[in-house]
Amino acid sequence: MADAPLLSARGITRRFGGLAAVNGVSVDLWQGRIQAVIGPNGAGKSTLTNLLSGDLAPSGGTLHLGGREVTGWNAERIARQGLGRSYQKTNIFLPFTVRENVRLAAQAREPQQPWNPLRWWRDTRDAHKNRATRARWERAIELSGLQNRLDAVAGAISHGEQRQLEIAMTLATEPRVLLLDEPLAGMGAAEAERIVALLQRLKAAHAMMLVEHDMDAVFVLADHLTVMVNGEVIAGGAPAAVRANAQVQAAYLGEE
Ligand SMILES: Nc1ncnc2c1ncn2[C@@H]1O[C@H](COP(=O)(O)OP(=O)(O)OP(=O)(O)O)[C@@H](O)[C@H]1O
Repeated sequence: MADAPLLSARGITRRFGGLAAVNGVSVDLWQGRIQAVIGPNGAGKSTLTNLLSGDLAPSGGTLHLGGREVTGWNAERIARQGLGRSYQKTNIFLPFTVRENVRLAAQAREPQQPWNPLRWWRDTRDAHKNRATRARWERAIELSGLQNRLDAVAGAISHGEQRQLEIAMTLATEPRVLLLDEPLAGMGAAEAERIVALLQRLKAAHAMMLVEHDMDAVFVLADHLTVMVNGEVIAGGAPAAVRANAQVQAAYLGEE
């Protein structure tokens, strides 16, 4: 394991008018570890994810990514700094094939270059860039286990495969930090098992934060568990210790 977290949030806060949706939360994400965040509806889990990805600007606190302060950066800049996220609401283009979706995600990472009059140079650069992009999307498809579904239309594959595709699209930008918002939502047991195996495969090379309601998966996957209620962290630590915490049982797990 690395000797410093890849992502570190300190006292991160987001207010919506009078409501502190996330209030002074600190999170460290380490390569080779999965950090799960659980909590009842409205606890602030999605808002926290949006703060870490730059989709929302914090009202307070600091954010570091890869050793660099990125507080207040927008989502695109943070993504270029090595963060990838999946969304609860899917980003997939349903009429396109699996391959096209992942290729587009890989291309989206390319910085848009201004027109260059030195055409030979641009062609050389483009050929080089295209090879790099291709290597990225091919690797993302392989990692996510979708090699046999390359030419399938995204709208026609199963719900579980669509979630795999969404993870492949996230991986196509080669992030070191992965934020996954309910990757198991709406899945049957067999599909959930496939995604759990995928996340276990991705763990060594990434720092991961997983927001998930499926407690079986959380306890299989998580190295560290954070429990949020009303925008605040009420408990954090090894999953077994957190499960035994009376406050957590009363606030959340007891409701299951
Ligand atoms: N854009 C917004 N404007 C105003 N209030 C918001 C906004 N986004 C979230 N909230 C409020 O912030 C609180 C936390 O919401 P959030 O969606 O982060 O919770 P959550 O833990 O992700 O819930 P769920 O499990 O249902 O997704 C809620 O009270 C919600 O109504």
